[in-house]
Amino acid sequence: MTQQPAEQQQAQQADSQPAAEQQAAQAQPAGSRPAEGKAGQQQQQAPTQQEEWPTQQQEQQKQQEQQQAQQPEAQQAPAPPAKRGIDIYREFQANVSSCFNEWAGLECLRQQKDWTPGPGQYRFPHFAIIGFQKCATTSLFHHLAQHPQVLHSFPKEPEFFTETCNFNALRCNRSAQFQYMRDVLRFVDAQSINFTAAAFEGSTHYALEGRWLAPQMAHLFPWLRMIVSMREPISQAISMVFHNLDSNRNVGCYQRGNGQIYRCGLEYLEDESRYANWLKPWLAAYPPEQLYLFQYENLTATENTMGALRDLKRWLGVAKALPNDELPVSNARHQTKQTEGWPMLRWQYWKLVEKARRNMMEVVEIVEQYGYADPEGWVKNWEAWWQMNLDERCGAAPDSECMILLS
Ligand SMILES: Nc1ncnc2c1ncn2[C@@H]1O[C@H](COP(=O)(O)OS(=O)(=O)O)[C@@H](OP(=O)(O)O)[C@H]1O
Repeated sequence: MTQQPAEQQQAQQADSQPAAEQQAAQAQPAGSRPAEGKAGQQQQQAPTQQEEWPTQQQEQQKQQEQQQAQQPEAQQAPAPPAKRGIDIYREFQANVSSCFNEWAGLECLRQQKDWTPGPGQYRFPHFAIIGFQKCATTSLFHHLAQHPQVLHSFPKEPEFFTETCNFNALRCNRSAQFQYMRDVLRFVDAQSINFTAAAFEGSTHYALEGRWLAPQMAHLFPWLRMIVSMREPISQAISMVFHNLDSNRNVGCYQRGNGQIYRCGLEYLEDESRYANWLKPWLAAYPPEQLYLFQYENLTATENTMGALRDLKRWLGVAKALPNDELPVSNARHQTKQTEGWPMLRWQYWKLVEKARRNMMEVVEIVEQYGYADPEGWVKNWEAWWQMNLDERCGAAPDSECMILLS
């Protein structure tokens, strides 16, 4: 047997929660506990085992006592013996394993909603990074993939529900469903460790497809936790265009704008970078505590990364200090290419800022309503970025040149 490093064992003992999945599902209301990240970016938290969660046995015993108290003495039947943690663990393992065949499909996995994971077990899959594109999702994927209590998909972005199933996951053919379980989500690997790792995938197109996809996924995986990263909208829009141009894709807005980024900025800000519109169907299909919304700029600012990552891992129900506190830089362009910035006129940037500000206020309303983060901190981060570009990267006159930097 391989020996775990002492630090890893310690962190797992301290942080991994028995029935981590169960506990996570009962996340406390926002503000109930201070988060570790920057004060301005707090997220809902699930308490650790050592804090206020009763153990499974305590909960069962309490339920039995309550039932007995409600019955007249004569009718009281002897209570069945409470299930031990190890029995729940084995039962969950056996039940989930029964879904691993070509005929069972994802509907079989759906039954997990009625099955209780044992100590340290997670439902399969446990979570997904669903968006948005160009918001450091690859870096986050790689960070989480190294975690000993996490099992990453192959590939990062299978786009199973969108591309493989052709927009109808519920009718997707059985062999494709089986392949998704086996090859993408790595069922056999999860089973070999008795479902004690949180399986996930990271298809960033899912976020944009919530209108049809969210109800289907909520039907199949109602327990699923979803991670959503959002970047300052002008930067996200330009980064998307940059990405498409680099991949030799035909970027219509770029052609229409005669090779100027301004036109694309306008079009994206009305569509893909209007995050709130895309979030609403997810919030309609899933309880808000199953979504984790955060700001890219908070995650990627060096001084906040450790806290932001720990908050997220705590919410996922995995040891927060593992595998480390570092976010790699994956899939990067803006630090190495076009470092001189993107040319446009001041009035044009100002117009983009107005649209981006509207998009921001729509997001902030959601952030505030569901207590995902501190709305003021959110506004401050993006406003500061716009101001920096206006003050330091543009001339003063409305038609003076700017060289816009991405966040
Ligand atoms: N740690 C860290 N710090 C700062 N910025 C970071 C970091 N990790 C990723 N990034 C930036 O995130 C952009 C890539 O995002 P994604 O991986 O989500 O892109 S993709 O949608 O999967 O293609 C990409 O942005 P652009 O450079 O503008 O393209 C990366 O530079």
